[in-house]
Amino acid sequence: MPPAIEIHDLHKRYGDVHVLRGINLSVAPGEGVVLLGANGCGKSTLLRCLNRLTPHDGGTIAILGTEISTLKRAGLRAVRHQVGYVFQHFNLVPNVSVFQNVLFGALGRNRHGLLRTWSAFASAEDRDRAMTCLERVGLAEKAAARPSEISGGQQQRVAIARMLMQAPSIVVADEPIASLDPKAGREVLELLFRIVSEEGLTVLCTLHQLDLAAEFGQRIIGMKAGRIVVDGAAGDLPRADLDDLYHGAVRVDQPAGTVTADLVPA
Ligand SMILES: Nc1ncnc2c1ncn2[C@@H]1O[C@H](COP(=O)(O)OP(=O)(O)OP(=O)(O)O)[C@@H](O)[C@H]1O
Repeated sequence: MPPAIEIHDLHKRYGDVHVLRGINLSVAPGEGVVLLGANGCGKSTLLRCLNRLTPHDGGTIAILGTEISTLKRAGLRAVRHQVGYVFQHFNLVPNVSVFQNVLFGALGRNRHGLLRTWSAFASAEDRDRAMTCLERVGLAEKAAARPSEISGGQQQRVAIARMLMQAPSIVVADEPIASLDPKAGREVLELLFRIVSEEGLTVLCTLHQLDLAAEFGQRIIGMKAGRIVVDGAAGDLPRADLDDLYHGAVRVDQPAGTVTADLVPA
């Protein structure tokens, strides 16, 4: 079986800012990886390159053995179907129900696109699946609610149900608990990592809490100024190596020689 994610010498620039500076990374199917790094070190850019939401400038990215740089529309759609995203701000559609938001997860799978993901036109199978996904995240009773009528933690659980509906092989979670209080954040992480483990999915999740990274990640990858500088089993990495990710020249848009205020998260 090919690696879930295989990256060689990846580079990305925004104008003069060299954001990704030669990333090499291989993630095995089923691996649970937490990505750490200070604000502005390039984490989100790396995650967005994985399905060409952001096109890269150099190097290669293979998703489940498929090199994505040269894919045409149908091939790219197939890869995007394999990679489910969970975002910091949930990205739910505000004016429709929670149930409808979960149904939208089937968008990439339906030949008839958007129309067949509207509740009134969806197949009985998709409607049943959407309800099962909501049950998996403990929110079946909120199916008819609008996103604004439920808490932030519940909204993120809906986003996880939508991701489940998509049925991806790889889950990319970009600071999924950054908008939540500590209790809701922990509950969301427990749910996300439990579901990922039950489904045998690969996960790449950015966090800012070192303790949670060590608790939930099997493997921790640390980035600093556009490069991977830490990579190891969660239990084996010295705390000092993780703390160091937040000290000194961490940002990619920082002129050489300047030093940011040290920022060590909890
Ligand atoms: N679309 C864009 N256009 C121009 N510059 C961008 C764009 N996206 C990101 N950048 C810049 O790239 C650099 C890295 O940003 P990125 O969001 O990847 O970092 P990050 O580690 O995810 O930070 P954070 O934790 O704050 O989200 C920053 O200087 C940012 O301003």
